[in-house]
Amino acid sequence: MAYLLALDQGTTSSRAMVFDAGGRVRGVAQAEFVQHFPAPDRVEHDAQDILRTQFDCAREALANAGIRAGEVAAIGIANQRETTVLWERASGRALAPAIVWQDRRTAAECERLRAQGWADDLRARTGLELDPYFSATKLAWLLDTLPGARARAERGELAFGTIDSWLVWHLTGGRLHLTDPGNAARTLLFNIHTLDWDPVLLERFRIPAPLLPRVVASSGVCGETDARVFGAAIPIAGIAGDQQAATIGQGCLAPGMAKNTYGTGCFLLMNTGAHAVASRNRLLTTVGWSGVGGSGVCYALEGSVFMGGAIVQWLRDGLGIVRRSDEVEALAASVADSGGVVMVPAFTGLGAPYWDANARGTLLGLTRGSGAAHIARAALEAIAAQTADLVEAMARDGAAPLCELRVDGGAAANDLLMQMQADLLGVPVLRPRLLETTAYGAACLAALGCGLWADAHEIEAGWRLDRRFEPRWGADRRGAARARWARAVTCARGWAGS
Ligand SMILES: Nc1ncnc2c1ncn2[C@@H]1O[C@H](COP(=O)(O)OP(=O)(O)O)[C@@H](O)[C@H]1O
Ligand SMILES: O=P(O)(O)OC[C@H](O)CO
Repeated sequence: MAYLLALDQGTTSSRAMVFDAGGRVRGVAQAEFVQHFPAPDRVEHDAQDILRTQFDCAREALANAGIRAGEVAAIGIANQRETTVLWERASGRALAPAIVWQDRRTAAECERLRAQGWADDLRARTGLELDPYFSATKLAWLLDTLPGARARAERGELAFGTIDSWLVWHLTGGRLHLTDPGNAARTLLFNIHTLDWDPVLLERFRIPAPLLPRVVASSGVCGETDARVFGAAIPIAGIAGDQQAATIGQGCLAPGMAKNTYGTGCFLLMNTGAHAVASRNRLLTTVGWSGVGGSGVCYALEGSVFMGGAIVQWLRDGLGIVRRSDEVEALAASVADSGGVVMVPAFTGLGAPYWDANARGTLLGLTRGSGAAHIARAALEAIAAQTADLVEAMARDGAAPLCELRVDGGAAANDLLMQMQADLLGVPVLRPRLLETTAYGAACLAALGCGLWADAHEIEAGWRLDRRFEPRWGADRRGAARARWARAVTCARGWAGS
């Protein structure tokens, strides 16, 4: 029997899962790691923590499955995207903590570049917004801040990578410096039409070309692990950003199909096939993947929301009104409605479709009757409302109306939130039994890439429905809720800049 090892390196935890050739889960391990917030606008990870937790989890998942590394046909990698690591090629040592996708330290630099009138050309080349979310300004910040880094980068002594590249480098004992087009497409340095690093962008962001990884297909054998890492050399046959991997794992392989992941943030991706659809409503155009089942590049329209399940973390760690994330459901369900309380969770600005780095978190409508339960309910409603913003922006972009939304991620376990989502969207929400669709997607890429699976239809065999949430609200109620949310967003916008 051949097995697949999926590495899912997420924002708050590293996960590894072993699947058998039939797509069934055989072993799982997960480890949270420390989030560093050295300043209000900064979010960092220790790059070494990422390696340690990810590789330990992989060993533990293999042990849980009761198999040896030699029985693994291939590894698939899915990773938190945009997070930026700069390391020394000679030692493999990161020169600084990884700058996480949520980090806003380059907001002023983005403003400066916007004032130079670059945003439109940048969007045309990369499909992205000029925003601190993406890697380019984070990398430039490291090169400008670390003594000698820029000169060393020009001499070819340093390597840049998103987390996939960082993992592959260390999985292969420093032999391979690779990424896939989906991850590359999140850097602001990659041209999504030529499918290569763009010399104009490298010059604009002052990024020396010797830093960059080679771009390989998302599915296909691109190398093998150093036998010392897991005890045997294992082919690496899949690489994708975690949201792209989840799109695959949800079986959204046909144009028009969409999934939403409720993790730290919320990420709604709609498959647009071989066409890079340019958004007129500030959604992102991104590469989904390449080489799946022998086909070329598949693009997606994406809406990225910075605070999803992280709002619940804040209720837990910041406000202390729940002890565990899953307690939020009972607390929110203890009241019939939010009592007029509306939360706009713009803690780190607003992502799509607003892209307002100066928006800030806002609680509106508080009265003497408001309590923890109303705030908890408003928090869940805010997650659903942000997702509705994305679906509406996709519809304004001319996408065919959604007939269903497939959901996953940690917060998708929350039945109340999923029901709110169906009510607010007016379409059924479908939750699969396996919520770890990211890891499953990574395993699918690897299975196809190493030839264990003959074609992409095998992916659907692993997707089974857990629960379908039917919308219950009429158009009037939906309209009123959406109008109230829109007024609240107006209040939150621009706050930090005023
Ligand atoms: N029952 C729940 N209700 C709401 N949010 C939840 C629930 N369980 C977990 N979460 C939230 O989901 C997030 C974790 O989801 P996960 O998919 O593991 O995230 P990531 O991949 O971003 O690390 C956390 O932010 C947590 O607060
Ligand atoms: O690790 P997650 O699930 O929070 O996903 C993070 C995204 O890839 C950021 O773009």
